[in-house]
Amino acid sequence: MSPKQRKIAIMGFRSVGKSSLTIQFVEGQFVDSYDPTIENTFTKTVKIRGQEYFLKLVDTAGQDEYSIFPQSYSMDIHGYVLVYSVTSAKSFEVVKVIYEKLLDMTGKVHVPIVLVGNKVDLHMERVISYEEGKKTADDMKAAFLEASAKQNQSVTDIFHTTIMQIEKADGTVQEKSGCMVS
Ligand SMILES: Nc1nc2c(ncn2[C@@H]2O[C@H](COP(=O)(O)OP(=O)(O)OP(=O)(O)O)[C@@H](O)[C@H]2O)c(=O)[nH]1
Repeated sequence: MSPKQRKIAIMGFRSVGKSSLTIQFVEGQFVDSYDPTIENTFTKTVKIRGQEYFLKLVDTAGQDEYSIFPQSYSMDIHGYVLVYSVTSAKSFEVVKVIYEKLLDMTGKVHVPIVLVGNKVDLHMERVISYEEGKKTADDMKAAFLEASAKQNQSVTDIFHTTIMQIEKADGTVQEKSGCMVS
């Protein structure tokens, strides 16, 4: 089977860890310093269930509720990772606004999305519970994961789940077979 090319955009409020999650996945390292992103594209090849995927990961600039949704992110993207920080109520609100804009821009009823609550290692600073995140993901018909880029928790899962969401939307994977990734 020839590799499938898939393009995934990572979106969310500023400083939620979009770059950190992407760099942890692609390079296997965590950088503690904060350097705001304009836009970066990373590539990585992964194999899931015997199928090779050539991934293009677009690490986008942080958005807020007033940002105009960039038109370029509504086309030519197969799936979305929407990130908030479990330590920031604002970032949780922003991710919902981004979701609404995303539906508006793509004009699709269903878009492959993985909602990610990042920075779960900051236990004392958590303000968004797992249940709140899960409920919002259900409302978005999205998959849901809590993660830590710092501790490399669930990071690989995020991207594998996104691929499975894309495949599901394509009808390649049956709904019932779930998101089991080997
Ligand atoms: N404790 C902790 N800190 C994190 C985690 N992920 C990211 N950070 C820190 O949060 C800050 C912002 O991380 P970035 O990855 O640059 O965030 P971003 O969403 O790409 O930011 P923008 O480019 O401004 O949109 C950095 O200081 C990171 O080190 C995490 O899982 N745990």
